[in-house]
Amino acid sequence: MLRVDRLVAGYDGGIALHEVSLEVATGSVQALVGRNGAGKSTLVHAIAGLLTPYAGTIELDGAQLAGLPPHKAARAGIGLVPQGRRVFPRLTVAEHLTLAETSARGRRRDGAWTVPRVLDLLPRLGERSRHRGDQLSGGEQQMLAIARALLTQPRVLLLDEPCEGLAPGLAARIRELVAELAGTGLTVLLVEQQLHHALQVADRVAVLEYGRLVYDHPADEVRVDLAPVEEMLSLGTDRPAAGGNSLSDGSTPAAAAGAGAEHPARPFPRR
Ligand SMILES: Nc1ncnc2c1ncn2[C@@H]1O[C@H](COP(=O)(O)OP(=O)(O)OP(=O)(O)O)[C@@H](O)[C@H]1O
Repeated sequence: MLRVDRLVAGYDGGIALHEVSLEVATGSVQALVGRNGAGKSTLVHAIAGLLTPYAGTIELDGAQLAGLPPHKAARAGIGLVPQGRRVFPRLTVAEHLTLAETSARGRRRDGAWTVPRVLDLLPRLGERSRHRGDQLSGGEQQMLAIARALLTQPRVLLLDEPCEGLAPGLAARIRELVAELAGTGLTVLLVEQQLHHALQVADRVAVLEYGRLVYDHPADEVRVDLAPVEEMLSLGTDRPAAGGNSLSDGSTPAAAAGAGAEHPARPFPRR
């Protein structure tokens, strides 16, 4: 269980997350949606140790993570697939995988991810093993970013908009992959812009609005009635939170995320 409790975080003294609390059950997929600037990446970064929170706790199976540096958060079981993939342009696929495997040496447990197991899951990476990061398509880069995170032997995978900029077919494959990974017992926090995409894979859906967690319900409830969440995500329905020292002041026009799903999406079957 990943448990975030009353987390306050931000930048240069400004607050981007206001007492956010969230519990993600082991082996489940928690979708996190919200408009641009709502604080989704900030929450992911705080969990991954890239940002030291001002207050609050982050707990994984009883171990405290808040304030740990990234390598210690990784050692504790947090795997990050960052927004934008962040693959190294000059390193080959094989070099990325070796580097990730080496960095996690000593962290092996039963059933640990190995390069052959990762390539079995993502055979395209095997075909492209001698290609450099900058020679890969967006979808291949995303698969590499996921493979790299798996090789750090995570118990929790944080995926920050993994389908951003991908063609629909590839994006669907990535969501299928997320469902497969959760089926192996991995806990997933999935940041998604599109509600109907999140619903293809999520067990629960949480909404961040101006740095506050304003909604957290089973995905099945959302599938039955999308309107409440769509309303939270749509333009012009909300306003800056009163008081506080929010960076998320809503001054920038934000794209509506998630609105417009014609049919409630169906979840992928779990293996
Ligand atoms: N490095 C930073 N320095 C200062 N402010 C930042 C920084 N990163 C994010 N912010 C601010 O913190 C708030 C939350 O941003 P964050 O990136 O977490 O939102 P998000 O929900 O992930 O948005 P998006 O969907 O656009 O990625 C915003 O007001 C943003 O401008």
